[in-house]
Amino acid sequence: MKPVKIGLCGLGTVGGGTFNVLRENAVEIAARAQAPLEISLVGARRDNPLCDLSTTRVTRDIFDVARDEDVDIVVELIGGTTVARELVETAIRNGKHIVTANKALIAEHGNEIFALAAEHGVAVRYEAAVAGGIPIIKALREGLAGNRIEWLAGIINGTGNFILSEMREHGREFSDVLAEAQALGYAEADPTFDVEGIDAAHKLVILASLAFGIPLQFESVYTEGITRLTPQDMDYAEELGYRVKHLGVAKQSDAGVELRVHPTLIPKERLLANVNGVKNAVLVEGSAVGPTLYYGAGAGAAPTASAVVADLVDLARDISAEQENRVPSLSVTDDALRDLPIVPMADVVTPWYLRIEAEDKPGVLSKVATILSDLGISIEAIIQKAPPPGATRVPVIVLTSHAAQGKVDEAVARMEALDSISSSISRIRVEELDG
Ligand SMILES: NC(=O)c1ccc[n+]([C@@H]2O[C@H](COP(=O)([O-])OP(=O)(O)OC[C@H]3O[C@@H](n4cnc5c(N)ncnc54)[C@H](O)[C@@H]3O)[C@@H](O)[C@H]2O)c1
Ligand SMILES: N[C@@H](CCO)C(=O)O
Ligand code: NA
Repeated sequence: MKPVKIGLCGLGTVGGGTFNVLRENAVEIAARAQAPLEISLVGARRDNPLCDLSTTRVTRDIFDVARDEDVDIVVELIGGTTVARELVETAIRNGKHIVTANKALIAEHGNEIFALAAEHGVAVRYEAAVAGGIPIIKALREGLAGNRIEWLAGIINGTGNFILSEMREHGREFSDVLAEAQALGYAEADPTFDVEGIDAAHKLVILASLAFGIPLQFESVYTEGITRLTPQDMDYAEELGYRVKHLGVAKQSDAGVELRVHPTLIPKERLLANVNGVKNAVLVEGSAVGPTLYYGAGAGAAPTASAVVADLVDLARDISAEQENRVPSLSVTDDALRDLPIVPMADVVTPWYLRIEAEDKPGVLSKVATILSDLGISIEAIIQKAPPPGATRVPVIVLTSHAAQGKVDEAVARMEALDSISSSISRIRVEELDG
């Protein structure tokens, strides 16, 4: 059997993991790919002590890989959107197929990259870009192809979920857990991408495109990270029967598509509420199948390599097929993509958790209730805590029924304008996730 020749660019966490998984599982991989997958050339700034490169050709210039005559598939694992984009486009122009783990690149430049690949008759695969080792791209693109996807909701950033889990379970400091996630190779080169929700937004936009057949539109995602969550809010949520998780949510309705990434209260008994550490999970509601859940490691060397190698096996099988006989990059061909409106956040309806710091005197609760009821927002639950020692204000926690964000914004502005209420009401959306 003629080997399929791979050019590996980047030998960091994921590149090193991919190199080793290809070596360690070579027999199984060759049987499945119906050809040996041979690492023909590695492009890396420096060697990785975890990889034995003694029998491998290595170049310090990754563009050598994109142009190498011997290479069939270029694997881009350097990250970022500038050099990585140039590398991928150069490789495509040289007739190479592409495998990448780079969600920023696909989310921000995927439309152009897929078009260029189609023009040159090559394929681009990116399973590792979303939810690490979980085969969620393949599930949406192929396994669920018979469904209209109604909505999906996922914990899609391993670093953020690791931080929230450690804070809740062990009372650890945010910065301390983030440093550990970086040391373990989970975090992005710029970890603000993880904690400010940007990485999750990159992933959500990819999932939404596959689910709804719409072009990639990263700029349309509402993005909120986990940096403003407080241990108090996590504790009060628990008391009310919820857990705080950072979710990416995409929903399709008559009004259009909701694309949003933010912290969320989830009922404690839901499976997603119990996904901890670096694990990711994506819940997908299909019209025919109902809810399905995909769970596994969302980051790390070997789990991410598992997804990169799966793409390589798929491509090895597909390599001799004509472009039109391959699975399209975004599940449907370009001309079948739909132009659906994005629902403005002011119109997005969810229940809300509000933490209001109020003066401990009569009449304040009734003012809160009046403001909410004037705007047609009902109260599902309300708890008033004892004031912390020495504090002049008491936390009042309100759970509302379903309310549009625009109404809640107005209610919060009216409450914050009162002298008896402090000017920073904490608010978190609630997702019941009853699929
Ligand atoms: N770490 C994870 O768990 C994980 C999971 C899924 C996806 N990803 C994605 O995989 C990609 C790689 O992430 P990583 O965690 O392996 O990063 P990393 O920093 O560990 O590795 C990147 C490597 O690329 C090399 N590199 C960068 N620019 C280069 C250049 N111009 N020439 C040669 N080498 C260059 C760096 O020296 C480094 O060794 C990113 O797109 C990331 O978003 C990472
Ligand atoms: N930094 C990412 C890597 C996986 O995409 C995460 O923590 O989820
Ligand atoms: Na994946």
